[in-house]
Amino acid sequence: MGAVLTPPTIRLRDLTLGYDRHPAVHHLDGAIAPGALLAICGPNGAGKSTLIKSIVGIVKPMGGAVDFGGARARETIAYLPQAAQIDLSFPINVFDMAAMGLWRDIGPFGGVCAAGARKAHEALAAVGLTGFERRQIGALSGGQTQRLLFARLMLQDAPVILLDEPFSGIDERTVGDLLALMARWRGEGRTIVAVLHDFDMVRRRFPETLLLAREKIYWGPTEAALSPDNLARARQMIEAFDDQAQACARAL
Ligand SMILES: Nc1ncnc2c1ncn2[C@@H]1O[C@H](COP(=O)(O)OP(=O)(O)OP(=O)(O)O)[C@@H](O)[C@H]1O
Repeated sequence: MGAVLTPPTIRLRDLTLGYDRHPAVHHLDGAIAPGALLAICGPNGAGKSTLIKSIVGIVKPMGGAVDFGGARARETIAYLPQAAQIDLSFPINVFDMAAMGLWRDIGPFGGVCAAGARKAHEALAAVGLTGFERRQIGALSGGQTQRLLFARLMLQDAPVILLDEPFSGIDERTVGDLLALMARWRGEGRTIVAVLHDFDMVRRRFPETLLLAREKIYWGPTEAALSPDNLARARQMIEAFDDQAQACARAL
């Protein structure tokens, strides 16, 4: 990977997000500092993916804003969506899929130059996929697919990396390899934000956690965020929530 740009502070200002006027995340304030290693946790339906998508720019705010201090999301963020959202039937091989991470260098219609091809081979080697270059992505296992997506992220070389459930359905060895890659990214000064359900892993690896249940339950040191009281409150919030509620009474 090349030199790392300093990641911007990402500020969430009174952010309200939703679909068809039904809010999914309410009035969220907070800042993700440059170089942060932040976990986003919470029950199913808490709004974690929605929040990540709003930072990427896929979900537009119903109220408030995501602010990168002047930086452009496109040039700042690499995003790993949930595995279920990736179309594995698309006819593309492993090498070409990884090389898509170079699009910022080569543009949407450019070919991969020799230096780009070398970088793509190095990234595939770093995730243990040497020898799989010509294989169609639909013929990979779940763990191999996740390794490939990490290789593509490496090539994007972005200062901010957002990961939505990067380890679901992945075996221990692959998780270990991908965690090592994340540790390397952190050492390079990148900001990493990951949606995770494995609290033990979050406690071991992530110093900071946002516990979300449609609204912020706690944002701070992981041990405090994942206290039994906070986890119980998060569960209650989700159980009590009316999924069909319209925009809340507070002005959006
Ligand atoms: N495209 C969509 N259209 C309408 N509603 C949606 C859409 N995506 C998500 N929602 C709703 O928004 C709420 C938050 O969903 P989101 O996927 O952000 O939760 P999550 O915390 O990531 O959940 P999980 O842990 O189950 O992945 C849910 O009630 C969900 O049904």
